[in-house]
Amino acid sequence: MEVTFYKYQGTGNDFVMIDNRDEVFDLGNLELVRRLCDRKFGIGSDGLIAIQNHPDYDFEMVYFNADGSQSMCGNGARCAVAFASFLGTIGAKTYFLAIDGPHEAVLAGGNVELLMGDVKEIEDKSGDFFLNTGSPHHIRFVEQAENYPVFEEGKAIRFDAGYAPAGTNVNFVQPLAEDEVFVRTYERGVENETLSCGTGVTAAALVYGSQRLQNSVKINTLGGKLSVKFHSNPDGSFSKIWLIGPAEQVFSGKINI
Ligand SMILES: N[C@@H](CCC[C@H](N)C(=O)O)C(=O)O
Repeated sequence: MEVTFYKYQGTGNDFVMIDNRDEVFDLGNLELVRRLCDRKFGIGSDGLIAIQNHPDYDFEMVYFNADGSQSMCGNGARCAVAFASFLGTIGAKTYFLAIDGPHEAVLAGGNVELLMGDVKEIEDKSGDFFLNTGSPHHIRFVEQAENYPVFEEGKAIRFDAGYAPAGTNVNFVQPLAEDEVFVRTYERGVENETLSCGTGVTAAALVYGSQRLQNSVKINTLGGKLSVKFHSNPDGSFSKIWLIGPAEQVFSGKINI
C-alpha cells in the first residue's frame, strides 16, 4: 500500500509525519516505524509521528522514537501542530492530546508555542539534576559544551543502573548569560546526540532559570534557537511552561508499506 508521508524539522530534530486520521497506518507495526526512521534504508528521522482523530481534542499526536519506543516529544509536538495546521484541521490555537496528557499550542509569528505539562520537582543528583518534562531528563552543567564528549558521556548516564530500566535522556548545558544557555542532548530511543530536544531544553531552562531566578530562558542548540517561559511555584513545582520555536515542513513523498 502506498502512503503519503511528510518530513518536518523543529530546530533540527526531524520527524516523519503521517496523517493517520483514516487509520491506514498500523501503529502496532514497530518494525515499520523503525524502517521508516532508518537513515539508510528508510526516509530517515529521529522519530515518527502519527496525527489521529480524537473525540475530545482537535487531534491526538502519537510519537515514536526512531527505535520504536514511545515518550513525549516537545519538538515533535511543535511539528505536529504545524502539520495539523497544514492539513487544515486547526486554526491559530489548538488543544490536542499527547502521551503525557493534554496540551495547548498557538501558531504565532512563524513559531509554534507549546504549553508543556506541569513539572513536579527537580531532583539533585550529586551536582547534576533530574526532572521529568513529559520525558525523563538528566541535566549536567559543563563549561564548554562545544567540545564535550556528548555521545560517550551521554550514553554512559543514559544506561546508568540508577536509571534502569527506563533510562533517561541526557543534557549538557553551558551557561552563556543570566538568561541564556547552550544545550546538547543525548536522546534515549535515538541512542545518539540529536540537534535539539524540546523536552530536554525545557528541563535545562527550568533548572537554570530557577537557579538564576529567571522565568524566561533563551536556548541555543546545534539545530537552532528556542525559548522557554515558565512559572515557579513555592512548593518547587513549575507550571505554565511554554516551549517556543520554529517548526517547518521539509518535504513530502510516497512510500510503500
Ligand atoms: N526529541 C524529543 C524527545 C523525544 C523522547 C525522548 N527521546 C525519550 O524517549 O524520552 C523532544 O523534542 O522532546
